[in-house]
Amino acid sequence: MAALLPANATAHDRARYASWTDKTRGKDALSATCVQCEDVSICAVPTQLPGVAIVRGALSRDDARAIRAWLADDPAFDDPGDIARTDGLPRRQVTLLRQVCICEECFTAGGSFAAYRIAASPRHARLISDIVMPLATKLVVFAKAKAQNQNLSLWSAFVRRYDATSSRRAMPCHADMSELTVSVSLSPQGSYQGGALEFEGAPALATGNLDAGDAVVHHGGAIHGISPVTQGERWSLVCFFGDDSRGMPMHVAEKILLRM
Ligand SMILES: O=C(O)CCC(=O)C(=O)O
Ligand SMILES: [Fe+2]
Repeated sequence: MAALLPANATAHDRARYASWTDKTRGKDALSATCVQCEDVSICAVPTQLPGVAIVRGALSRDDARAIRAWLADDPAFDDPGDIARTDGLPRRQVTLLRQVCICEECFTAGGSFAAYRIAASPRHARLISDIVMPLATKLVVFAKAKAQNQNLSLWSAFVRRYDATSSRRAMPCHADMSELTVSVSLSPQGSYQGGALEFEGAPALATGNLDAGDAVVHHGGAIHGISPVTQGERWSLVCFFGDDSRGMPMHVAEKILLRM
């Protein structure tokens, strides 16, 4: 664990990171409450083992570069929001698309969802129409087959930027508010260190092996997180696919039922 943390990691970083990297403690450790911020991880009850797949070249390298260029100076990236609620999330992120329910119940189930903001604007319209939607059209076919669910559609898409110098370099372990997630790497291979997309049960899967445009596809209930970026910056385009006929993702619904 220590090897993945930068020397300047705060005690808070260490506590959060320890809570999800200590795999010897099993799943209970993942639902531990952080002693400092009292935030409870949203990943308490995983219902499926992660099914993880890699799609090479989901996006062209030019498109990946275009997204970075479009958003590099986006003011939304610089707004840290409510720090108490964005704990663990990368400091810089832009939500491009958001169609999921944010009623009180879903919101509570989603936990750190509060950190997400709708940033879609005319500035982003071209990015959405030229890149995100064609990509989603392509990926949804794959997503339907992978999830064995024909009702999937793109629910939200956001661009994340983690950087070694930011106060938020990592993402703690969590499950997604999706049935299926596609996380597209936007950074060229070797342009950053750390920043591995890790799954419980498959910790060796590192995004360091991915080039810009390569995607990782996984079940939304799979427990995963991003280890701290220790050098450079890591960009990703994350697409959440959900089931319109069902609303709340299955793994979240199961989690709520189990708590009752
Ligand atoms: O940045 C990534 O590749 C994945 C981030 C993630 O897990 C999420 O946004 O839910
Ligand atoms: Fe995630």
